[in-house]
Amino acid sequence: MPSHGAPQHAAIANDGSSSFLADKSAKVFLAGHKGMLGSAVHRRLTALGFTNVVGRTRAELDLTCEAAVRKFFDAERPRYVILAAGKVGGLHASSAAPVDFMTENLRITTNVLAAARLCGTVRKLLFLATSAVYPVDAPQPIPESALLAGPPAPGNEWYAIPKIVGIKMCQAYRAELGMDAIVAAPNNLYGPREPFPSESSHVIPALIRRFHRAKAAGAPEVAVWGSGLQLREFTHADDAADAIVLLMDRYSGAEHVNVGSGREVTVRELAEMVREVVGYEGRVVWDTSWPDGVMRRLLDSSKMRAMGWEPKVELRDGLKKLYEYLRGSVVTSFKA
Ligand SMILES: NC(=O)C1=CN([C@@H]2O[C@H](COP(=O)(O)OP(=O)(O)OC[C@H]3O[C@@H](n4cnc5c(N)ncnc54)[C@H](OP(=O)(O)O)[C@@H]3O)[C@@H](O)[C@H]2O)C=CC1
Ligand SMILES: C[C@H]1O[C@H](OP(=O)(O)OP(=O)(O)OC[C@H]2O[C@@H](n3cnc4c(=O)[nH]c(N)nc43)[C@H](O)[C@@H]2O)[C@@H](O)[C@@H](O)C1=O
Repeated sequence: MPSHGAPQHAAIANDGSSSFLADKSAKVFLAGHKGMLGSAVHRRLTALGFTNVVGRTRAELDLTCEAAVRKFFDAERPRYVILAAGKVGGLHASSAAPVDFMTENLRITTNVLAAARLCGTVRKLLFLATSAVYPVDAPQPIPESALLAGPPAPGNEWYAIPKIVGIKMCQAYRAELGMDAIVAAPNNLYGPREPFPSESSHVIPALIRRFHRAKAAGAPEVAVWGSGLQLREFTHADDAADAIVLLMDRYSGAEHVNVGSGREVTVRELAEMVREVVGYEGRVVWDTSWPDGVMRRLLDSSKMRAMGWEPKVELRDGLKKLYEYLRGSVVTSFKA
């Protein structure tokens, strides 16, 4: 509820009359619908019978452009918004381009929230944060309450701080304007995505690509970054998409919600799995000139699980499906 003062232009369409899943003909703006997570959400919404999901590629609508975003919202007047667009990349990507990571992600968040407020039709909005928002020394598994208990990992702040701002912006819109703005904070995700993997991808697509190329070239060894001892919790994008739909339907709180499978592996175990899935028979060598990043980042996802969410995709099965998908692609760079 608004805490004080009448906002000049706000008209938050939150009459509480129907749940998300009972409103399948309503217009849903799915920002980032061609991305890895956005396309998984798109598949899920389509399978559930949503008939009016609207998406725009970056070429069609650059969300960093305030005027274009306003115009789009005023024309489309969506009832629901899922904000899965953003500048995203693996460990090295954000430290290599800190200005773009900060500027683009901050602009996308402020533009979409402002336009959603001003168009007056949005009943609910979900923003995607990330586990990278947590302090580098957070307790494990990391509860939602660890947010802002300390600084994020060095090198990760360019990506993490705009995400922290996003969480706080959603809380501000809720507190002052009554907007039902909610936030999901997933851990490392993987799944099919176009365009295809590059050296700046997250670890899973990067390793599939590297092992596949080494196999095709008959290379005797493959280098993997870091010590291999670092732990990560991987969640398939399809499972994360289920969590997002559940949150859209059942959650209306100010606090963000962790989304993690609960299954941790070391990067060494991951690399071995990828090697087996790809069928590469050479050696794995550890290139410690590359950073490990945080050594551990396991989420406490009990809040999400209490809503009935249960991740279904086992890592090895998810890796096999992803490799099949990538091999079936027509992109020559992947086919090596
Ligand atoms: N991948 C992960 O491990 C995790 C992701 N997240 C969050 O989930 C969300 C989705 O991530 P993911 O699916 O992996 O990312 P992807 O990079 O796969 O997808 C992001 C999408 O956003 C679009 N986009 C980027 N910039 C703009 C822009 N200026 N205007 C319009 N569209 C834009 C991209 O379009 P285009 O390709 O045309 O640029 C792309 O479709 C992000 O907010 C990310 O921070 C959170 C935790 C973990
Ligand atoms: C949830 C959060 O996840 C991201 O953080 P990250 O966990 O560091 O992501 P990553 O996939 O790049 O690395 C995972 C681990 O894997 C190791 N590693 C080995 N070899 C390669 C390799 O070849 N490439 C990459 N990228 N990593 C490698 C690497 O050293 C690291 O220890 C954020 O960027 C952000 O996107 C986000 O939201």
